[in-house]
Amino acid sequence: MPSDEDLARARVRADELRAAIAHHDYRYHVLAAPEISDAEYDEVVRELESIETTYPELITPDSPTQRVGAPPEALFAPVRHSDRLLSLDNVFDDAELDAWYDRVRRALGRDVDLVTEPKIDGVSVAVVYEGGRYLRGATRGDGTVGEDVTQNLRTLRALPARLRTEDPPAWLEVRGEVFLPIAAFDRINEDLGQQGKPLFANPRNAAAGTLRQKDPAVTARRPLDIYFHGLVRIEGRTFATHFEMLDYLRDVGLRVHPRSARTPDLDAVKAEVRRLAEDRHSLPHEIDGAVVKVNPLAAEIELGTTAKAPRWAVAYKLPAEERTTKLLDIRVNVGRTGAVTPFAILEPVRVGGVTLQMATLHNESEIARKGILIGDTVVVRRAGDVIPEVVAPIPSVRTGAERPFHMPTVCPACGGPVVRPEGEAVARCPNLDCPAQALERVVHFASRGAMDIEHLGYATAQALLDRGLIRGPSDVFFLTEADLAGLPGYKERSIRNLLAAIEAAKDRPLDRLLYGLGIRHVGATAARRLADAFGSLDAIARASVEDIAAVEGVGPTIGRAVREAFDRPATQALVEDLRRAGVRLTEERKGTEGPLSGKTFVITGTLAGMSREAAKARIEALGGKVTSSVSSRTNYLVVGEGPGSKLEKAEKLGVRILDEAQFLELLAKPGA
Ligand SMILES: NC(=O)c1ccc[n+]([C@@H]2O[C@H](COP(=O)([O-])OP(=O)(O)OC[C@H]3O[C@@H](n4cnc5c(N)ncnc54)[C@H](O)[C@@H]3O)[C@@H](O)[C@H]2O)c1
Ligand SMILES: [Zn+2]
Repeated sequence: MPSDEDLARARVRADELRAAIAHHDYRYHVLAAPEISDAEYDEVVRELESIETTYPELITPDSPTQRVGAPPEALFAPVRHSDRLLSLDNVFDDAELDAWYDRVRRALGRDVDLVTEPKIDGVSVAVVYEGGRYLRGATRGDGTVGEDVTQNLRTLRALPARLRTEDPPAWLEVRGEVFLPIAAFDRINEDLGQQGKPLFANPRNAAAGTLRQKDPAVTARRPLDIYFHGLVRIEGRTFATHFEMLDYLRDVGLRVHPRSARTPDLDAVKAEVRRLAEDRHSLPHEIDGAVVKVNPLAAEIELGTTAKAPRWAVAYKLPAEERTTKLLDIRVNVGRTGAVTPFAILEPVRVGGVTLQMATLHNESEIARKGILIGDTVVVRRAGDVIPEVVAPIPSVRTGAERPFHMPTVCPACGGPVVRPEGEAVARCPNLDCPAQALERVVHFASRGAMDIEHLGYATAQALLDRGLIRGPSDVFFLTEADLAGLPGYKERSIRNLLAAIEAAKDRPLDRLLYGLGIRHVGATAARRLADAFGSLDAIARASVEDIAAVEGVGPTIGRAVREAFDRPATQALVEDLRRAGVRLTEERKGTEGPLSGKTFVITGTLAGMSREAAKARIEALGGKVTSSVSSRTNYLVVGEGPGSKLEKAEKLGVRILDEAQFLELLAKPGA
């Protein structure tokens, strides 16, 4: 039994939470400038909900758990919706979804089929067509009364002025979600930053801010878009199911999200939610989950609504990708080309399943453009594989103790001066012997897209540099077993693996070697073009700026950078080292004569001891050929862990099959 004292404490806390929620609702719904992330806001609401569950006597009719959104501003004329526009209840995992469906089934006394739609992270609106003509559009507001945004909505190309039908309903009021494509959001924030204005925290806030512009001309310049997903009221027509209604909307020219799917049962719903989660970052707009709705409209009516949300639908929220946290400090990192790039040290924060402590800030101008100060509360974002970034500061919660960032004037790695050439965004340490650059150069040289030396990552490269075993990329080829024996964590097997990987790297294609040298402006594509055009590293090293710039798809910037690089004695010494080490410096790949000449290999599955690239290089170095599909001309199929259908095919064709051990044996004694 909770005591009176507990109750009193709960009341105080509930009041605190309600005040906080009211504040955040205003910042979010009215100003479109939230101070906390949605996930943090949801946590505050959940705390209040749990107090109200324990102490139902504390529930008030105006509690944020009982109502929708926020009342409209006086800025726009009020519009009363034909029916209440509700919010949605949330579930966060399969178990909570199961519990929701259980309640639905118990209330109905039967199973129902469902519809699963992307939950577009945008702004809810209701749009009215009277006699087939666009009459008005309004925001959701508090669900009963919204704001008249008719003029601004008119600027949306996706919103037709007339319905495409001979027989329009006298009244059609539909719910839609207005959103900004992510690309447009990035552009808008870039513009705002350039003008020194505060940035939007995310595309949703940008859409809200844009939709509620007083000047429709501003709205028109920003490509707002809309999808329709629900009915408020229609006259003279009924539908049997939600899906049928969506089809109707589509027919009369109102866009419905193409990913709206019929999902006959809960398993199908879960599969669809997984697919949406996987595709989350390939959609042009943000989604924050899926919305699951019962399909038969009779069931919808039977289930009804609570004060805040329908019982016949639920939002399945995906993990949040944004959080707010404190930016504790800004430090700099020196890259392989000497670029000095700032990054943020964050108060640790969980985003997308990992704890973030750092995020990229790109360059000094970007910090200025975003208006970020050290000590700011900032929105950080980590989406999929993308490097975590600081999206925007939240100026409204500054304390006055924040201070601007200044690029250091000396390199933190070598103590030399940092320079920022006029007109360039990036500051650099021009010292070619700078240890930070050496580390980045070696790691880049060994990276996948370059020489692909497995096992040679940051930790190993740093250890080798620290011990003076290498000073740059080419030294790697002269490492011996004895050198590696002293490295922390290196045992017999790992030493062998690393040496084998280094050996294999000697035969990489010329473009990968060139790319691996890390010459400014020479990315993988430019390297490919130069390798094709010149055929050898020596020819490239001799070429004039004009010769290089004349190559298709390569310009004078690359020409100058390449010339400059090969004019440096350090680069020339590096090339000589590579030659001495026996690294291939020419394009020629075919025609290597060797004990495996005339033999064709196919590799399937994952090899434990080497990458596929490494295996291929070893075979080619011995004169063999590697192809991607098994045919009657294939001599050997090399089979690693988890082979595909190739194994079956090879067996059928009687191709010789080698496991990894047999393959290594063949490489060691190819003549036998
Ligand atoms: N950061 C903050 O300070 C702050 C403040 C207030 C609210 N919020 C956020 O807003 C949310 C509450 O807003 P809400 O009431 O709009 O709830 P909601 O965004 O969680 O879900 C309801 C909304 O989803 C939208 N929606 C998108 N696709 C849909 C579809 N296919 N079918 C049906 N609806 C679809 C509708 O507009 C509907 O109104 C909170 O969860 C919180 O994350 C954040
Ligand atoms: Zn330096």
